[in-house]
Amino acid sequence: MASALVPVPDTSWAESSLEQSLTASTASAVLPPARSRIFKIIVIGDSNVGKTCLTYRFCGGRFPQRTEATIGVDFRERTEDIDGEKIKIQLWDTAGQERFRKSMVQHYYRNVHAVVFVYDMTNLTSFNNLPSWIEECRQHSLANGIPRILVGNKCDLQDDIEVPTDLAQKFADFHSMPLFEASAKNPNDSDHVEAIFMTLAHKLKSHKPMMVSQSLLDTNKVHLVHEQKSAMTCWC
Ligand SMILES: Nc1nc2c(ncn2[C@@H]2O[C@H](COP(=O)(O)OP(=O)(O)OP(=O)(O)O)[C@@H](O)[C@H]2O)c(=O)[nH]1
Repeated sequence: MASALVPVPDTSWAESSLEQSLTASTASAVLPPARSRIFKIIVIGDSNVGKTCLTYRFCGGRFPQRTEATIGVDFRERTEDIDGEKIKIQLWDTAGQERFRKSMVQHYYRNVHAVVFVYDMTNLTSFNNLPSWIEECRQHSLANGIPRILVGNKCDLQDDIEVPTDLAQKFADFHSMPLFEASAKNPNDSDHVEAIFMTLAHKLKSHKPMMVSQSLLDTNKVHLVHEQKSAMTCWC
């Protein structure tokens, strides 16, 4: 979906978390404060590989009828309750076209918890360009320390496949990334898209990512606390 969107953090959920924490604190001194966490996942790859459709499928629950080239970054999110904890999964859908990446600012690369590299299984060029996307991430200090996954999209177009699975798997192994082949379009594969992002969220949750809301008992404000993650190498 086209638009250069500047994400505005929605803190309403954090406020309700604060309320819960305050209620909990009066109800029982032994209960730990309610926590919520945000995971910022950046989705990157050539234009037209289906980044917008994948993020839309996960956050919007369907395949968009029509998409336009993304300008800068689009931002989608979904909140899930994972093991009793509120997890907000933010997907940052970046522009694949060079001219539209100019409006991406350094800020977008900050506090990223995971990177999803996407190629189009029916377009060998999009696969061959992956090293330049990996390099771009490296230049923005998104190196091997954070989880990275590789997604081959459009697996529904079986007759047009140009990137064989074994080739993609070798590339993924070389870069220590898990590989997923998926389709944002085919409803039968939508569970797979769901599973990819939920798996990533579970993996992030089991580590120590950014912790966002804490109950603050003596002020009415919710502070955003950014904890530095401990280095993660590979989670596959
Ligand atoms: N058959 C099929 N088509 C898809 C799939 N995902 C996306 N498409 C189509 O591929 C085209 C590009 O999809 P987008 O999601 O806009 O691609 P993008 O990577 O976000 O492109 P940029 O915004 O330019 O970076 C659109 O025509 C989609 O309908 C898929 O899983 N299967």
